[in-house]
Amino acid sequence: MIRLSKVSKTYQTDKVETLALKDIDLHVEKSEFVCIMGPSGCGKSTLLNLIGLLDRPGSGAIHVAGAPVASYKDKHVAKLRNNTFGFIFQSFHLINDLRVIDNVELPLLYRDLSAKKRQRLAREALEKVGLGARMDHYPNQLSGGQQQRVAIARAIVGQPQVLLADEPTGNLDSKMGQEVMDILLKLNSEGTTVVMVTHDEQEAKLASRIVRVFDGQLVA
Ligand SMILES: Nc1ncnc2c1ncn2[C@@H]1O[C@H](COP(=O)(O)OP(=O)(O)OP(=O)(O)O)[C@@H](O)[C@H]1O
Repeated sequence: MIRLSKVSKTYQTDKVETLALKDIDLHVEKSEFVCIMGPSGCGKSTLLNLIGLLDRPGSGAIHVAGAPVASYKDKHVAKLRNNTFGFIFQSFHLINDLRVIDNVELPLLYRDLSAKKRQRLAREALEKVGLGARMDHYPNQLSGGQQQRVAIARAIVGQPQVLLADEPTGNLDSKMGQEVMDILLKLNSEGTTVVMVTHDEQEAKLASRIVRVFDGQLVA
């Protein structure tokens, strides 16, 4: 599904050059649930951003469903990203001035769909995460766990093949965190590939595979 070959990434700022990832070889198969773990600053978010085509590597190759991304123009990469991936972040990144259903609908605005179809898909995504009754609420009227479930609904509304989650339970207490994990596991059992960054060993044990990063490199 996703293949990284000898991928490296360096960040350049005025004074410092940071080698964030070095020679990463990683293959994520369809329908896997992969957890990425490692100490703070080791390169986990950088790795997730490269997998999700939010950033380009300095060197090496990335293939998504066989497509050689390096040779694609930015516009083509954006289309591939929007059609393939759904993103979930630690801080939910919801828009507080929009109703829950309108937040979930947002990724569909880039697709050629009628307003009616967009609303139907958003409703279905919210029902899938158990929030069918909260569609007309605003994000700040919901608990943190519910807000993260809205963010999951937004991530799945376009029916992506792959969900990328960067510490999705990091801001939640253990009960709400478990609810979010249960939803991710259910989506995975239905065929969605999941790649998740976590610091939590208990959560990682639920994954089909743990990938450990140390100092920008994968360790066995
Ligand atoms: N935009 C950037 N500009 C410069 N350096 C960066 C940038 N993003 C990340 N880095 C550096 O790259 C390295 C890897 O960062 P990254 O965020 O991928 O680590 P992480 O493992 O996700 O950390 P954490 O667990 O603390 O979130 C770090 O040394 C970080 O300071």
